[in-house]
Amino acid sequence: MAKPTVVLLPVWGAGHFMPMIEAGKRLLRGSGGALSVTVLLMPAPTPEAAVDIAAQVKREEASGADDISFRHLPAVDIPTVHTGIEEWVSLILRSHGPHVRAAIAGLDCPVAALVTDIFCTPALDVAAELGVPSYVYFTSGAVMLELLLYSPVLDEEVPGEFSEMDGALNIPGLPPVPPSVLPATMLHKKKMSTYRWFLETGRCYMKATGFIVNTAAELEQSVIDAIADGRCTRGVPAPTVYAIGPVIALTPPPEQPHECVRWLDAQPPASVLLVCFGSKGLLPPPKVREIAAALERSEHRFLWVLRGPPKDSRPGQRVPTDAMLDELLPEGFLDKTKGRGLVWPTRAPQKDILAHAAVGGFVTHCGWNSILESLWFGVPMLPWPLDNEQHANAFLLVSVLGVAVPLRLDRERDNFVEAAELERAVSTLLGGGDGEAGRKAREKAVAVKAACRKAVEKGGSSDAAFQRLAEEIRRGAVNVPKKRN
Ligand SMILES: O=c1ccn([C@@H]2O[C@H](COP(=O)(O)OP(=O)(O)O[C@H]3O[C@H](CO)[C@@H](O)[C@H](O)[C@H]3O)[C@@H](O)[C@H]2O)c(=O)[nH]1
Repeated sequence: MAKPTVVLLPVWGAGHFMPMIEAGKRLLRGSGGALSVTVLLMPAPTPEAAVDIAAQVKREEASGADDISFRHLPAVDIPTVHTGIEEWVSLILRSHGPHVRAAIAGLDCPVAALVTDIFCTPALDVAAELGVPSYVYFTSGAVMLELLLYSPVLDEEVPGEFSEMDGALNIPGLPPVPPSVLPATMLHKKKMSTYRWFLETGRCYMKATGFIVNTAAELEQSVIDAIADGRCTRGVPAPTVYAIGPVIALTPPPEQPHECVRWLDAQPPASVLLVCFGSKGLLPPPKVREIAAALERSEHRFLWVLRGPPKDSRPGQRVPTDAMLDELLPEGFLDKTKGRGLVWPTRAPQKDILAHAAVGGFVTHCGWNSILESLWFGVPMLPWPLDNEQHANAFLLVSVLGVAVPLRLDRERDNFVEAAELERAVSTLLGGGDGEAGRKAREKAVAVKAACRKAVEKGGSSDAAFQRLAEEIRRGAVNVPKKRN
């Protein structure tokens, strides 16, 4: 009989798709050949994303992992008016529910589990209907998971708007939390559909069999405990948390090192500041100007992945041309910083860069994958969060883990940071400014790197959680009745 399969339902996006595929591959390896993986591909939101997805799928198929197969879900009418990725995905999924159900029921092997992306909550109902164990694969950290689960409680405890609240919030397992670090959707007006979506997602999560979280107990133990003992769900035990991370797709460096890596080879150890704002890090010109001014004045070495202004401001132009770089950057910037700075105008191999001994600090938008990669290589951070749960992630880095130097930003002004503030923080982080704060962050980053690596080693906390999960999934395989197709 065909081996039981784990069905993955990822959403598109660099921070979501690849981490879930990587987790699926680990489940495959961990099952010792007892399982296969079936990835259900939702239609891409844009033609660009469709090309990216096709390339990723081709790469995975070419890598020869026979036990992973990809199936495209049929296209549905993509709504053109929506309030963001959350609503888009839930609209798509609602129309897709029957296709997901049909795809699972049509499999000619037992189904061990349905693992969905954090946004795919309607799929939890499909799993329940088919009697299949369901897991949410959490591509962010346990703090975000806790905020989602705790949001219905917080909503009742705080009668007004979070955006207008003074003081700090008491969130189990965390030091007092300033409301300004809540995820963007929680700061929306309570009557808005996005805010209601957030609360509803937290409630839906309670239907899952478990949460597979890309974190390690060593990073978020107190939060994981608060979820496990029901402190954030009014005493009702939440689904089990499996902290199996850091899950990072590491590939051997290419034979021909990337130009950025070659440039780093010529720099002294721990001397370079990496500035990179993730897969969607397209910054508007005023922010670019502040960064340039800070980098020019700070006199530190830097590698700046500058991916141009937001798409809307220049339709069709995502990669800046030389002319655009000249226009974006202050006059003479490239000449003045020649030798100590490299501006890279398109996607860069961030992991290979963070792995390089010359990198001493990272200005990051605090996407969870970037954070894990930085921790994995022991690089201290300057958090410049922009959106989603990134402010809460920054709070974890500064106030819980101590691996980052705080950067004062103005959330009211679209997370604006003044050049002088960035310059101060850079010199603190790389040395030369407030020596003590920078030294502490650097030391902590080294300690957390060791903890992360230990967690995934045989017998480590994440390895043990992964073994428990793999065993539970193996035991959970069910034959989905065809008549429910
Ligand atoms: O030039 C670049 C830019 C990015 N990356 C990689 O792209 C990924 C980016 O992932 P992440 O840091 O998580 O950023 P986003 O793609 O912006 O992440 C989305 O998904 C994350 C996980 O759910 C959330 O934490 C974020 O808020 C959300 O924006 C990382 O692996 C980076 O190494 C590169 O390799 N080169």
